[in-house]
Amino acid sequence: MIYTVTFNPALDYVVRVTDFRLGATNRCEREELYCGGKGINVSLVLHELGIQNAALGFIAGFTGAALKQELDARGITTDFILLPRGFSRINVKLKSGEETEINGRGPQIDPRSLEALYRKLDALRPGDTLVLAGSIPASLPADVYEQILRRLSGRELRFVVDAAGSLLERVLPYRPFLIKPNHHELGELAGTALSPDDGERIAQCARGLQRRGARNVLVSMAGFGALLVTETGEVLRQRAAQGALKNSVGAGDSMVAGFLAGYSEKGDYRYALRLGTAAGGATAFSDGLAVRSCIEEVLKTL
Ligand SMILES: Nc1ncnc2c1ncn2[C@@H]1O[C@H](COP(=O)(O)OP(=O)(O)OP(=O)(O)O)[C@@H](O)[C@H]1O
Ligand SMILES: O=P(O)(O)OC[C@@]1(O)O[C@H](CO)[C@@H](O)[C@@H]1O
Repeated sequence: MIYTVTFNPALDYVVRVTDFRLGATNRCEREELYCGGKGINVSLVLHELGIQNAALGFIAGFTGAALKQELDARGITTDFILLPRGFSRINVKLKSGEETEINGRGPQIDPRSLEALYRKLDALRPGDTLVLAGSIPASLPADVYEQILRRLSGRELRFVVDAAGSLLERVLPYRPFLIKPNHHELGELAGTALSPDDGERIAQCARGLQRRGARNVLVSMAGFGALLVTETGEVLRQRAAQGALKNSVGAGDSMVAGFLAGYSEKGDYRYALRLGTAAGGATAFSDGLAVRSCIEEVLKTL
């Protein structure tokens, strides 16, 4: 069973404005509202690909209730903790030529609610996969992902972490099965700027994270594809799918879901990388997260 954890779920409010003007009243051409937050996106795409999973995390207020209601309606299994105060954030995604994002801070997670999550995670069984994805609210310590992995280490769980900076860095000693930095995040960790056309340096930096504990390092590079350094030492490269970019929000999460679905289907890293790339591309070419038929169509082109 796969469990995703989203500490800071969101409603993603996507607005399209032709000529956005700062300081003026802008009217949008289109607006959409999606369930969001990285772990929730992973759950949605896994579900789309027919992989059973449950979405865990924290919700609050009427926005949190709306999130849960929508996820229930879409058949996603959820087991959220309802926070006593505040509201789940609304993240604004402004599309006007370029994409601009304003991500909310999110509600405070009190110690008792955090402990409630830990108790749910204690019930995971050997062979289960735990996906920790996205940022954490400012009220939490930066070592919270590390605390979770430390608590659960030795339990034969498969850890997947999609986060940036020290949140990611601190989990490396706990041997995560998969981490998925994009090339900018990888560069930040390695203390150097990385360009997608410098495959050799990207592979070197990914190997550096393996030396620090990660088992498989999947480096995504948006329209430039992806590179996977496997635990067996192989370096696999995959070009991106070709298509018109509509939306990059959730492409990385779709890639994580596609990779996990592909790996659970065939136990083969090359196929997992292809399905991950197809899912990431399919979301980039869709208005929201990709649907299964689109992922399958894109997969045929890779
Ligand atoms: N413009 C694009 N064209 C084709 N494929 C894309 C495009 N953008 C993203 N993808 C696919 O999705 C994968 C993940 O994208 P990206 O590297 O942007 O992840 P990310 O930075 O984690 O994104 P996000 O945080 O927005 O979810 C890429 O490796 C690629 O396969
Ligand atoms: O603020 P975080 O947790 O880093 O990112 C949150 C977020 O931008 O990530 C998802 C796309 O990956 C969106 O659904 C969501 O709004």
